Amino acid sequence: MLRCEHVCKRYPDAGDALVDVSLNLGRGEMAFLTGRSGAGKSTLLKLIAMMEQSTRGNVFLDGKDISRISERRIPYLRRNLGLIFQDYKLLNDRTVFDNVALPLIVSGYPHPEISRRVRAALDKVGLLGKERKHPLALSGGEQQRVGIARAIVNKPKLILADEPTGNLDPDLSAEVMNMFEQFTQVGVTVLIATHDIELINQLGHRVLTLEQGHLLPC
Ligand SMILES: Nc1ncnc2c1ncn2[C@@H]1O[C@H](COP(=O)(O)OP(=O)(O)OP(=O)(O)O)[C@@H](O)[C@H]1O
Repeated sequence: MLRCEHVCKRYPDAGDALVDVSLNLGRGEMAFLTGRSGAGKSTLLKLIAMMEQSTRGNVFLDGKDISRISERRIPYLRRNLGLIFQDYKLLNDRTVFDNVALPLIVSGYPHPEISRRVRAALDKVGLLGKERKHPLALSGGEQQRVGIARAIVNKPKLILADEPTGNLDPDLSAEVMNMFEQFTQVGVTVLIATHDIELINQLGHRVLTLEQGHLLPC
């Protein structure tokens, strides 16, 4: 589902953020991406999310080379991706429904389909009934679940999560991980960048470790 081949990233006026990174994640696989601050985790996620371009090497999503695609094709290919962030990145002046509906509106779905899919996504994360609330009226765990509902509403093949449990207590973190594991049951691939070693050890999935831009052998 996700393949990186000899990926390098050098930011202008900065050193190498990624050096010759190669990896493969299969359909329905869940893996953690870890490493110290500055090791290159966010950079790798940004390359996969088409927010940055690699300096060298190739990234393949579902067999398609996305490393040097035109700006015009990015929104279309991003529909295969669900992105989740530590700080939720919700629009606080919009309702939960509107936040989750956003990717579908951008993709031009008809209104009844949007309504059906948003409700299904909120149901999956246990937030059905909170559609009319605003994010700030929800707990941190609930806000993160809104972010997860927004990430899965397009039925993505790959979920990328950058420190998704960074602001959550251990119980809520476990709940979020449990949700990710459920998505893998239906074939979704999940890559999670995290510093949370305890969580990683508890769950026992594959661990990809970056050190100064290099991927360490497993
Ligand atoms: N836009 C940028 N311009 C220049 N240098 C950058 C940029 N983004 C990241 N870097 C540099 O690239 C390296 C990797 O950064 P990155 O954010 O990918 O690390 P990280 O492992 O995600 O760190 P953290 O855990 O602190 O989020 C760092 O040295 C960082 O300073």
